[in-house]
Amino acid sequence: MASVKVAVRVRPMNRREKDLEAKFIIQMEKSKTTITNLKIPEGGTGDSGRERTKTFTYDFSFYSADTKSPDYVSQEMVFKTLGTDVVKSAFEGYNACVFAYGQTGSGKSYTMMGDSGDSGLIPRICEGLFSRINETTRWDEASFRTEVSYLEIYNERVRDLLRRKSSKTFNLRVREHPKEGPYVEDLSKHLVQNYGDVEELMDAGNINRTTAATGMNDVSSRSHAIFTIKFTQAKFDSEMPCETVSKIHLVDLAGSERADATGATGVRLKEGGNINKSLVTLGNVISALADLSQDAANPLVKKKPVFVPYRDSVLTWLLKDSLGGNSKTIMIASKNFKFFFFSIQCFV
Ligand SMILES: Nc1ncnc2c1ncn2[C@@H]1O[C@H](COP(=O)(O)OP(=O)(O)OP(=O)(O)O)[C@@H](O)[C@H]1O
Repeated sequence: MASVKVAVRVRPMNRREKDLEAKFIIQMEKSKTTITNLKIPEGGTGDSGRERTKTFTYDFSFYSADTKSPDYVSQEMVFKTLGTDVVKSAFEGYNACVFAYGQTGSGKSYTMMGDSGDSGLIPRICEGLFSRINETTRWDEASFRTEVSYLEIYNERVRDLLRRKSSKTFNLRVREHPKEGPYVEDLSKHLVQNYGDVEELMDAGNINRTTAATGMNDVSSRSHAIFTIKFTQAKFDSEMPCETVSKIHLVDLAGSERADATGATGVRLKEGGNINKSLVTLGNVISALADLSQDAANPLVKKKPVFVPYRDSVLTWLLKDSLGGNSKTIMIASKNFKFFFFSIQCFV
């Protein structure tokens, strides 16, 4: 698995979009996604020479807008394309991180968690992990310890979604261990033995997540949620005992909405400000990391110092180890229908 992969997914039209008579403006072919700006006439150009269509190439373009289409990409296909690699990487000792990024209502939570009838990447990755653990332990090749934690970052504050009633759950502190990197002080960690244990925790955490109705989604997640699996393998390598620890962060980011599009005011507007601030920091961190990797690829070019602003948001600080270093990262950008042109956000 390459160290960073980017996928984009388009969901079916919802009632609101149908009522607004929204037009379908996205075409997908293999890894290419084309967006049409309907404001620009066919054969013409828009302001400052903008073209009517723009094509972007990603590692994967998932067409999930119409279940009847032969190109339809199901939850299972998304897992087979992206999730199986995450499981494989964890067994190979890599950290892995999957982000879902997109505007509110574009399908991030559906891709990550899914719904009751059709589970998303997080449950499928956990199931895949346990089915491989069961296979390996059957042959006595290794022993495993799996721990789960689940938190949300709401208005730049960390909250434990798997709280025990007696413990402190709000406003937990992020600290940095000299060897193990950033961590959340007092975050509860739960030892799990099988997929059923994980499912129980996931359901409990999802109930605790901060959601609200916005102008664009009736059940909008107002926080970034990070579901983390810490996976330790103990085995014998050339008759010597060894232990590998990998972390999988599965991140459902809060919606990257524009205030004018959602009509947000008051509390929702403040939330939106904090959400967008941390998403901008995420973009800045990724672009600084891209500059660093370009510098590394061109050793003869004079390097300017690159500062990676991990500490500018709680999200990037906590995921520091998963954004750079020994980690495989997947970014899934979700798209919703629009009847005007908008730019695709791409993190490579
Ligand atoms: N691929 C899909 N197929 C079918 N329905 C989908 C798909 N993606 C999203 N939906 C539906 O669209 C609605 C909005 O999706 P979802 O809640 O996942 O958006 P979101 O991006 O997480 O929004 P927010 O940032 O506001 O939490 C939900 O009702 C969901 O079931």
